[in-house]
Amino acid sequence: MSQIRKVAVLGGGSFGTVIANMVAENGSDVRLWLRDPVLADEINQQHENTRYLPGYSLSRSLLASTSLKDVLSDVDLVFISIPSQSFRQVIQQARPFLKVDQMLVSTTKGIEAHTFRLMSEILREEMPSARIGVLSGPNLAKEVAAKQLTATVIASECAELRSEVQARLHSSYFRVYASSDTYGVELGGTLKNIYAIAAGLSAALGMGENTKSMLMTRSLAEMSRFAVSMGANPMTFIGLAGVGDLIVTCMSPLSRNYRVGYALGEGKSLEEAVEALGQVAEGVNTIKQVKEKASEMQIYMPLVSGLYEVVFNKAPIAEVVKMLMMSEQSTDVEFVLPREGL
Ligand SMILES: NC(=O)C1=CN([C@@H]2O[C@H](COP(=O)(O)OP(=O)(O)OC[C@H]3O[C@@H](n4cnc5c(N)ncnc54)[C@H](OP(=O)(O)O)[C@@H]3O)[C@@H](O)[C@H]2O)C=CC1
Ligand SMILES: O=C(CO)COP(=O)(O)O
Repeated sequence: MSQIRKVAVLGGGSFGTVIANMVAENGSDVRLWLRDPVLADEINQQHENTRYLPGYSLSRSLLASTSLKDVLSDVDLVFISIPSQSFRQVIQQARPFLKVDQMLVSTTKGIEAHTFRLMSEILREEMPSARIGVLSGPNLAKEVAAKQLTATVIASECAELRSEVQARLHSSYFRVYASSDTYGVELGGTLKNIYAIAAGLSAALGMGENTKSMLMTRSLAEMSRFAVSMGANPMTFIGLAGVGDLIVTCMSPLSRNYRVGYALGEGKSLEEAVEALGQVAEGVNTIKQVKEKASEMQIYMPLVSGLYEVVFNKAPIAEVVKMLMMSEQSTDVEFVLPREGL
């Protein structure tokens, strides 16, 4: 049994709360940091997070606090579940209370605007001697909270960190698989949010099952193509953090990214769709970041380009779909028949 005495989770949204609750139910001492004192009191007294996980009771041993100093004092393992746009700022706030070789695990599936940094890269820049990991996979927070059978991936170059995360989170309903491909696992969780928006859009437009299957499969091809160009291992994309997360997010209305796409398909504006959600949908920002990076690196990403036109330039969906369907015939699996081999 490991020697870890204390775990901290930064971010009291849907996923941070679920992670903290699983650690608490496994018997570890866990503190959850959030910035809303009313919600912190509610978690401590009513054992519920009514803002993000209404109706799910939380472990009585889960302690919430708005004090970073208290939450991080003497901890060994820290999970960070803060949306990408505030991630660096929160790490900078937390840094004075962290050990130099702290174990830090990001659960955030996004890209920092303007820098194209993934969260593990931000952690490396801000905490160069820390031991860093990424948790990602098909993990809809509400299903985990409901104890639906679930699996995830912990990716890190540090074997001790991988084992500690497995020990803290593994239970009869939650399996934690290990990987050393931090970048690939993180990229998979991040990129699939783009395609979940496209899937929600196509569902709202009443497209058929063939269409959904084509969309998901071509999304995987596009994700892998991008990942390979960025230096990631394409094999990671056949695992839980790649195709696994793509499937769940493209199929479930519990996904916030899917819901944004669905609202757009119903004719709502992007602003209306995001406001109605009231939670983070990382894919909206990710479309922009990936579109720019793909143009810069000349990576062929027709779905990202088409979705960008629909979401940000209000291009008529029917015209974008026609353009995608009528574009040059392509190859199925590029690693079998390269694009040039057409
Ligand atoms: N929900 C899910 O099913 C899953 C989510 N993820 C990923 O986890 C990350 C977090 O998502 P999730 O928990 O769902 O998001 P939510 O939108 O549910 O919650 C976001 C949380 O971050 C807090 N927050 C935002 N900015 C700051 C800040 N500057 N300082 C302090 N706290 C801040 C919010 O606080 P406040 O309420 O005060 O605004 C809130 O507690 C995302 O990248 C997401 O992709 C990963 C797997 C599954
Ligand atoms: O990443 C998720 C499931 O694995 C959650 O997706 P959303 O952020 O779209 O809700």
